Formats: sequence, C-alpha cells, structure tokens
Amino acid sequence: MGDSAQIAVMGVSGYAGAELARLLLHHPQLKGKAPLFLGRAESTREPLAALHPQLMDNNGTGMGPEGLQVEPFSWDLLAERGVSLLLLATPHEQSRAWAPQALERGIRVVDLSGAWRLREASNRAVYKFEDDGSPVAAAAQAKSVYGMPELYRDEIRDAALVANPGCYATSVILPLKPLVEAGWVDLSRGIVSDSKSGVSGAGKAPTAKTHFMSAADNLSAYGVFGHRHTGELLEQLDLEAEQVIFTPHLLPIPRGIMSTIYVWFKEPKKADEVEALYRSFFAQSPLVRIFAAGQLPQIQYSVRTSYCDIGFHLDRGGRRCVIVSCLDNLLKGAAGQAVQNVNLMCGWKEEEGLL
Ligand SMILES: NC(=O)C1=CN([C@@H]2O[C@H](COP(=O)(O)OP(=O)(O)OC[C@H]3O[C@@H](n4cnc5c(N)ncnc54)[C@H](OP(=O)(O)O)[C@@H]3O)[C@@H](O)[C@H]2O)C=CC1
Ligand SMILES: CC(=O)N[C@@H](CCC(=O)OP(=O)(O)O)C(=O)O
Repeated sequence: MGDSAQIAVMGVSGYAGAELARLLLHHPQLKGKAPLFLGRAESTREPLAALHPQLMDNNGTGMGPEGLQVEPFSWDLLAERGVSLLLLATPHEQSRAWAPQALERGIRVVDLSGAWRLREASNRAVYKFEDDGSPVAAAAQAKSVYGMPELYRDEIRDAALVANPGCYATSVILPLKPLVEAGWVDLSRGIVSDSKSGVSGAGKAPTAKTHFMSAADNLSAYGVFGHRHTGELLEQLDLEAEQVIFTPHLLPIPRGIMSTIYVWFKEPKKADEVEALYRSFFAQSPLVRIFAAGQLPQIQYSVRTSYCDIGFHLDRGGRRCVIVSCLDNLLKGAAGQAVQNVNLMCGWKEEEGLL
C-alpha cells in the first residue's frame, strides 16, 4: 500500500488533527503527496494555513495561504481523490459512525477516538454508544486492532481498522506491560497509577474544567474509579477492576502526561534485572526510551516528541517499585502514535517521520 497510499485527515481543525497535519506534511514518504485535509461536511473550504498558521511555509507554494486547503467532508470527495487511508481525529460518536462507512468503501481507518478500542461491552458501556451490539458495530469491532505498535506491530500492518489508544492508557500500559506479562507484579496488593495530563488532552472546546481560571495555578483529580481509559488498562494488561486504581489529574500546562505507577513485586528484584526486562521488552521499539535505573523521566523531556519515556526506582528490599512514564498526549498519546500506525500499515519504518 505504501507508495500508493492516499491519506485523508478528518478533524484537522482540532488539536490532534493539527499535529497529524504537521507530522504528515513533513513525512519523508509523503513528499509531493500531501494528505487530503477535511472539515465538517457543512464547513466551507479554507486554507490550512488560515486554520493553523504554524503550518505556513515561506514560499507560498506548499502549506501557505494559496496552498493546501481544508475541504468539506464527503464520501464522494474521498472517492474522487482515491483516499485509501482515513485518519479520524474526531469525537468518539463521529468516529463510531464513520469508521464502518469507510470500511464498507474499502478505506482503511486509523481512529484516534475511543470508539473502537474496547473489546468488552462492559468496558464500552462508559461511552453509551447507541449502536452497541448492532451487527454493523460488531463487524467493525471485530476488525479493530488496538493501535499500540509495541504490542500489536504485526496485526497493525494488515489491519483495516486501527483503534489508536487513549493518551493516559498509553502512559500506563507501556510501563506496566513488561512487568505484568513477566508475572512479577503482586496483583493481590493492587497497582496504583497516579496520572497527570496537560489541558490539551481535553480538546480545543473550552469547558468549566479547562477554563484558564479553573486550570491555571491548580492541580485537580477527576474521573476517580470511572475514567473511560480504565477499560483499556484492564483489557490490555489482563487485569480485574479491583487490581488497579487509576486516577487522572489535570495539570496547569498545555501538553504532556506523567503517570507515577506504584507496584509491589512478588519476589525481590534487583534494579539491573528490572532495567534489563524493560530493555529487552522494548528492544525493537524505537519510540520507547528506557531510563537507567534510578533516573526518572520528566514531562519536559518527551513533550513535542513522539517518545514514551519510562524510568523506575526500586526500594532497598527490591519489592516496592515506583515507575514513572512521560509522553506528549498529542503525539505518543495521539497523532504520533497514529502516524506510527500509518507507517506500519504502509510498510514504512515504524519511526519514519517521528524522530
Ligand atoms: N487531545 C488529546 O490529547 C487526545 C485526543 N484523543 C482523541 O482524538 C480525537 C480528537 O481530539 P482533539 O483533537 O483533542 O479534539 P478537538 O476538540 O481539539 O478537535 C475535534 C475535531 O473534531 C471535529 N468535530 C467535532 N465535532 C464534530 C462533528 N459533529 N462532526 C464532524 N467533526 C467534528 C472538530 O471540528 P470543528 O473545528 O469543526 O469543531 C475538530 O476538528 C478525539 O476523539 C479525542 O478523544 C486521543 C488521545 C489524546
Ligand atoms: C486532560 C483530559 O481531559 N484528558 C482527556 C483524555 C484524552 C484522551 O486520551 O482522549 P480520548 O478521549 O481519545 O480517550 C480526559 O481525561 O478525558
């Protein structure tokens, strides 16, 4: 598919859409083959650079005001332009409606929303999808691959529908997966993930929660025992609800996530064993950076990159371990991971255009 892929981005006017546009416009495999950028069906055509001046170039031929346009969405336009891969950076409900329609037309999809991430109806219930259980939704769900390349690289290559993971979920699943899979974690003591996100995680529409007066100079917890990313943790780490407590917090910064994760090991471990396990698990994963034992990532190291950074501290007894992971919610938590999936689907190097 690689050379012939015509990519389209729906939701380019949003935060994640803007990052998708930036990454794809600079992608080495897409030189001279700009994606089709789409707005709502009822929108009017407008220059991409008018919407996102940060994407303007200085010669007026490429991304400048006379260059790329954002077109109103229509399936006819997608057919006319030969779109073969559609990126949906749209709310869950829109992605839920459009992904099956794209699949029906033979168009592959990478969906950045939560519409297709969850296998279990009990975990999907948090979204209250009206079509849940319908044959169309069930058929699309059956095709959906959880878009975390570090876990599902091979399945993603051939997938028709890739469900890009949640931003918090990425920051919790990646650091826990090696430890849980190795059977090291004492699940009877439970796992706690204390996770914090910058405000762009909530999207561009201002709300009471994200209003400057609420978010600035503040730190608040929310979604306790009920955040919709909990289901992703349970499914991807094969955990029972009682085995994990995940609490998100809103940080007064524009972007970036830090998850501080507390686990007990069943048996005492040495720091170099833990580091070796991480290094071996992610040896083929160019977008995960493992910090040396005792060194911890900070949000500022991974913000505006597509990396997930992981570090840990082990206590002297070797059983209590605090793991810290950081990523940029709009990149490894959204658009960067989506482009990583596009790379795999097109047969390109996983990290192409992302380093
Ligand atoms: N922000 C983040 O950190 C992350 C976001 N995501 C997911 O990615 C998706 C996009 O998120 P984000 O960019 O933050 O959201 P934004 O709110 O910033 O952007 C949403 C986009 O969807 C479009 N849109 C909204 N409603 C409709 C509609 N009814 N019909 C058509 N288009 C519509 C908007 O267009 P318009 O400008 O016309 O309103 C805009 O382009 C969401 O599903 C989100 O859950 C996933 C991981 C992280
Ligand atoms: C700070 C903030 O509000 N973050 C969002 C998570 C963003 C994300 O990952 O998006 P999905 O909606 O695609 O799951 C939240 O907690 O709802």
